[in-house]
Amino acid sequence: MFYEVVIPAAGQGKRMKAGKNKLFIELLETPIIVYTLQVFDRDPACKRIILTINPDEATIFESLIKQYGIKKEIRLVPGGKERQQSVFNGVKEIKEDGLVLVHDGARPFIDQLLINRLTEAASSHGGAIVAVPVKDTIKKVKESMVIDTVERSSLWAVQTPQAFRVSILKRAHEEAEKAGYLGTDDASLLERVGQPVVIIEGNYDNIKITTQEDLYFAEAILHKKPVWD
Ligand SMILES: Nc1ccn([C@@H]2O[C@H](COP(=O)(O)OP(=O)(O)OP(=O)(O)O)[C@@H](O)[C@H]2O)c(=O)n1
Ligand SMILES: C[C@](O)(CO)[C@H](O)COP(=O)(O)O
Repeated sequence: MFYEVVIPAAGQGKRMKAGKNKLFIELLETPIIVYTLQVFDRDPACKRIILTINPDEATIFESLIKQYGIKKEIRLVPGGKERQQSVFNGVKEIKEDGLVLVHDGARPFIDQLLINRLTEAASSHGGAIVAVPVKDTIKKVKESMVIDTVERSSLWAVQTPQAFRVSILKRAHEEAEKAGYLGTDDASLLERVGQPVVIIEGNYDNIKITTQEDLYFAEAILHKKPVWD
């Protein structure tokens, strides 16, 4: 199933506290964003990569693309203040009403087979997202006091990629922008306009590199060998 991918990469990495865009941090001597780009560069179903960036970092992205020999067509688009605006800027670049994947630049460990399952699901349902069942007990808390324990059996931790029919995602972003709604993922924008979103069970190692300890987990994932097959 052919698709175009929007990769938001215009964040500042405030929680990482590295003093620079965390996507340029190296894991085993390769920048995080390069791992992410390589997955889509190698996927024959990916027609084009739309990378939303901070224009001040354009020369860094351009030189990484050259240095690591990324061959796929890549369009660099200015990002926005929030992730949602960066994604919307990228989606506006797509003219055909095919499939679009949205995938965080900060999730370098996405699995190719999962992308195939996700695009198939999105072509039948309009929206499909990767998620894993929550393993911890989740509590609602106010001013350090527990208010409630949320029933875990229906909780899923949502990741990217998220795949959509382009026209559905565009409309959901337009409606959200009109209403001043900011979601933490793109599927939430479909949910608020009543569009179905199906879950595809993913992998716990598809982490988003957010804080400093994630760098240790990421290197462990890069070194991992299956214990049981
Ligand atoms: N205005 C923004 C904010 C985020 N992102 C991208 O969205 C992805 C997920 O965001 P997050 O992990 O929150 O990254 P940052 O915004 O960089 O981190 P922080 O919130 O800690 O500043 C990242 O690939 C990030 O570059 C973006 O394109 N535009
Ligand atoms: C979209 C996302 O990856 C789903 O887990 C995540 O919400 C994006 O990161 P943020 O930290 O919420 O901006």
